[in-house]
Amino acid sequence: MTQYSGRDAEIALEQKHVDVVYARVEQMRAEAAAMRDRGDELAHGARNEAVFEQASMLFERDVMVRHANQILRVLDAEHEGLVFGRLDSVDGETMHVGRLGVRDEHFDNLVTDWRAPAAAPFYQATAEQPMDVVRRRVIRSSGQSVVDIDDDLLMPGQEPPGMTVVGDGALMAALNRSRGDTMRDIVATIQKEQDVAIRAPWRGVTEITGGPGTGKTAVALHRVAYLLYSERKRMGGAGVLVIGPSTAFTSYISRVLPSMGEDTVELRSLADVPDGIEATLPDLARAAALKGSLRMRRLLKRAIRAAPIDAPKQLRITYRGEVLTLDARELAAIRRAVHATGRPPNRSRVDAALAVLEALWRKADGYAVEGGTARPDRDSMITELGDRIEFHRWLVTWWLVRTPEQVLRDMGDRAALTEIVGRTMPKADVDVLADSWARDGFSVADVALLDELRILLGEPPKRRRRRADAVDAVIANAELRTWAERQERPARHRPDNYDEYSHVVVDEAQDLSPMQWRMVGRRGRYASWTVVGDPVQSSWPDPAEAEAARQAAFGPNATYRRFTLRTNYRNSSEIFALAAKVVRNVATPDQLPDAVRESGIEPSVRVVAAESLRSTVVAATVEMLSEVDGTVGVIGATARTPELISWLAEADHDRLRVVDGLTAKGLEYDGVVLVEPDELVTESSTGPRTLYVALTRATARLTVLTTNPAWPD
Ligand SMILES: Nc1ncnc2c1ncn2[C@@H]1O[C@H](COP(=O)(O)OP(=O)(O)OP(=O)(O)O)[C@@H](O)[C@H]1O
Repeated sequence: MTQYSGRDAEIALEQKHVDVVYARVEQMRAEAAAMRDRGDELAHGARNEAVFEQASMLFERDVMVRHANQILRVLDAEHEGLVFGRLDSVDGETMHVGRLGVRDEHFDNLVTDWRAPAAAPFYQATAEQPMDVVRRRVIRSSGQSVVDIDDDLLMPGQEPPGMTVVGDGALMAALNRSRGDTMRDIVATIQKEQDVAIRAPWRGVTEITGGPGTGKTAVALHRVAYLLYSERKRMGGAGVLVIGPSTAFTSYISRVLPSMGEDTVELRSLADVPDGIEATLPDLARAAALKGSLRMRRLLKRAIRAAPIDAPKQLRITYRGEVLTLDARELAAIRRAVHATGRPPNRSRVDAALAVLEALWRKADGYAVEGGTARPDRDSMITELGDRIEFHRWLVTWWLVRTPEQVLRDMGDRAALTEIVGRTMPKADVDVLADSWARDGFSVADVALLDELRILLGEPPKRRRRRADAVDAVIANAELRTWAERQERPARHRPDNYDEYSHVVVDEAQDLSPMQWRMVGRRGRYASWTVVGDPVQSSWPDPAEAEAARQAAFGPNATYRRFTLRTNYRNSSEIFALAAKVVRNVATPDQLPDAVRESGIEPSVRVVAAESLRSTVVAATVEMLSEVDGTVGVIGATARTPELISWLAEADHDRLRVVDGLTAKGLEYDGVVLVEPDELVTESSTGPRTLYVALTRATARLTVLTTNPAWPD
């Protein structure tokens, strides 16, 4: 008969197995170190002697060292235990599931990697389809100590005599735990609908949609770990790139992959996708909308073809006693003709020089014909003038080799921008753009434009590399001595603007502007994709244009597979009910997830007099900090956040974060204090969606402070 008790005895039993696993891992650690030392000897020997046998031993060592390194990384990372699950099947077999596979010295499995096909029933078995699993056990540890277990009986009545079943829901226990500054992995409690998306084949485009808190980010990251496991060769070398909306977000998710032993994945925020650009300034909603739209492509093309602001308006040069002049109109025609070749301007200076010299020769030739004097020889004239230092000086200012930053700066000049734009844009928009580009610094939306300009302008001709740089590069490479090390740490040694990733993940994909899709698409020209998002949370005003740009980024032949996640694991059902109200006009019912966790705590909506807003915000924040153990987010409109930060300076607390609705994307807090929700709505054309984002950040408690007595109706 099943015993629904004996928790302590079962914990002790699991502890025994966990002890065996850790002892084995220690042994492997020592073996790996010895192997690495021996391998070093071999590596040095092999360089001189080129013995094949040694090469094959090196390879073996590589494989072993890589596995050992991965184990060590998992041990070093913060997580809740190497072994987290166990399956008992109907035929009496048992299997432990963990972050990594570990075998004993006889090659028998002590732990099966959660990503291995054999471990799939841990996530996929249900009471309806038990896949021969009688009991599924989640083992919760703290360090190397088992602290709790939780069982599901999937084939009631078929369990062997004496099988003990304990616990009351590992998932609910995981969801009710308080949140810290970084996201945790969910390996122990991945749900079936999530598992299917995680294990989907690597090819093509995998799109995962779902409402807030449905685990899209968690699933995307676990999918990366899965792909690195199942397709390590394909994925590992060329690299995997994960793109999130902000650095707050990338730092929030930064610990999930290392906790599964994967630390080679590049996490970048949208502002950091291109190398070497720093975005420090915000944009007005109108400026961001303009800068993100595909219209910018045309504008930037016109900008790189326009004469640089300080370009000389004429050329005067003396040849054999005759003064030759090219005026502004003639120079503009030459500039147009050179651009018409389609070569990037930074690569066209020689063409430009030749075109100008040709024009000068033609002029001199015309004068000679008119005056009946000897006609100049074309080639010698071009060579002589082209060698003159004064011509060279003139040329480098007339045909400037420009950086993307310089071009965008030049567009901050209203008159210059007006000329570039012509009649393609209303004056009010030109003013908005010119004002924003006249500032000292760039915004996130500018980053995609700078990346576009990088391509349009072309690489400037290369200066010869300093010898010291070349030597450094060789040394850096030599330091990564083994194949395994080179596979594992390519990120640091990739060239700037590397574009050969094998897989690219885009999180919060609903927010990418068309220009950002172009920037991201450039990095994934040879990649397969995982794209996660929720259209209802979109803050991009023109979804149709973004969709077209998104498809273009994936390429014309992309194949798609789509998954929808439907359960909201973050919010209590009480909190989500309020959030669902504010998007009722912009979302269809099937776009809203089910929040299954009832907490019995209703969100608190408080109407406040404007003059007491400050004191109420401070009091509500202090109250929230005392009510929850984890993080507290105070969220307001972008324009209000500086004020909120100053108000809350006195409530300074290491669990407190003050953010605007856009920065809150993808993040979560145990408690949220939302200030003046109407301001989030009026701040941009997609305001209701931003408010929905803000309202869906809280796991446990939500307080809304508003001066509008009718809110939310
Ligand atoms: N199977 C699971 N087991 C335990 N926790 C889970 C599970 N699935 C999701 N969660 C938790 O639910 C929360 C929300 O997950 P996540 O942030 O991935 O959702 P999301 O769909 O990306 O949300 P949003 O659209 O709001 O950014 C996280 O704390 C995550 O760890």
